[in-house]
Amino acid sequence: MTTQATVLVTGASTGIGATYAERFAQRGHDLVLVARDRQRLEALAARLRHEHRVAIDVLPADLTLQADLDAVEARLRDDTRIGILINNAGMAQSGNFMQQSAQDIVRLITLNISAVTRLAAAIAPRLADAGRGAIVNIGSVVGLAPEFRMSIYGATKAFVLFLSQGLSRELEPKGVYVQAVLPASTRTEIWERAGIDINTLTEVMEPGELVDAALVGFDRREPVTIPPLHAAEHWDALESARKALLADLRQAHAAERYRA
Ligand SMILES: NC(=O)C1=CN([C@@H]2O[C@H](COP(=O)(O)OP(=O)(O)OC[C@H]3O[C@@H](n4cnc5c(N)ncnc54)[C@H](OP(=O)(O)O)[C@@H]3O)[C@@H](O)[C@H]2O)C=CC1
Ligand SMILES: CC(=O)[C@H](N)C(=O)O
Repeated sequence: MTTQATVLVTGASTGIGATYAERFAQRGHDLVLVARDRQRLEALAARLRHEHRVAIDVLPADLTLQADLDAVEARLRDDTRIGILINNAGMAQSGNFMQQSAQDIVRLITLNISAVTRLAAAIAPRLADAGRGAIVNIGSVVGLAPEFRMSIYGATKAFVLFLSQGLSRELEPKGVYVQAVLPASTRTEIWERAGIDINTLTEVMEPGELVDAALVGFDRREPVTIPPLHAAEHWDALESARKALLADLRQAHAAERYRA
C-alpha cells in the first residue's frame, strides 16, 4: 500500500491511457483503470501489480452509456483515495463533416466532451475540499487547427482545452492542479479505430515519449502542455494575443469598422 494518491485513468486499456497507467504505477501510485475492454484492463492490471507492487482496481465502463458513466462518477465522488484523474478516453473521426452520421456525431461528443466534463465535475468538489489533487485532460493539437478539417473532433478538443484553462483558473486557488495535454499524432490504435491508415502520416510520436513529456509538464504544474511544440514562445505569443484581444473588447459600442 502507498500513501500517494490513487490515479483513475480513463481509456486505460491501450495507447496513451495505458502508458499513463504504467508511468503512475512506476511512480508507486495505486490505480483505477477504466475502459470498455475488461480483459485488456485485467491483463494490464495483473502486469502492473506484478511489476510495481501497487494496488489496481479495474472498472470496466462504456463512458457513452449513462449507467456506466454514473458508476465512474460515483467512484470519483466517493473514493477519497483517488486524488488524480487522467481524463484520457477519447475517439477520433474519419471523413469530413458532411460524412458524419447523427449517431457518429453524438457518440464523439458524448465521449470527448460530455464524459470528460462530467468526470471532472464529479471529482472537482472533493479535491477542492481537500485542497489538493489533479485533473489531467487529454486534448489535441487538432483543437488548435481548423485547417486539419476534422471539424467535430477538433471542436471537441478545443472544448477540452477551454474547459481545462477555465477549470485551472477556478480550481488552482483551491489547491487543485488542472493540466491540458495536447498531443499531436501519436502511435496508438486511435487511427485504425477511426479508419485512418497511420502509415499515411509523415511524423508520429511514440506514446511513451508523449506521456513522459506530459509528465514533465505535470511535475512543473504547467496548465497547458504541448509535447510536440518545440518553440514554447509560439504558445506564449498566442496567449499574449488572446489577452490583448480581451483587453480591447469594449462592450458599450461596436467597433468603428462596423458603424454604418
Ligand atoms: N493518438 C493520437 O494521435 C492522439 C490522441 N489524442 C487523444 O488521446 C486520447 C487517448 O487516445 P489514444 O490512446 O490515441 O487512443 P486509443 O484508441 O489507442 O485508446 C483509446 C482508449 O479509450 C478507450 N475508449 C474508447 N471508447 C471508449 C468508451 N466509449 N468508453 C470508455 N473508454 C473508451 C479505449 O478502450 P476500450 O476500447 O477498451 O474502451 C482505449 O483505452 C484521446 O482523447 C485522443 O483524442 C490526442 C492527440 C493525438
Ligand atoms: C486521430 C487524430 O486526429 C489524433 N487523435 C489527433 O488528435 O491528432
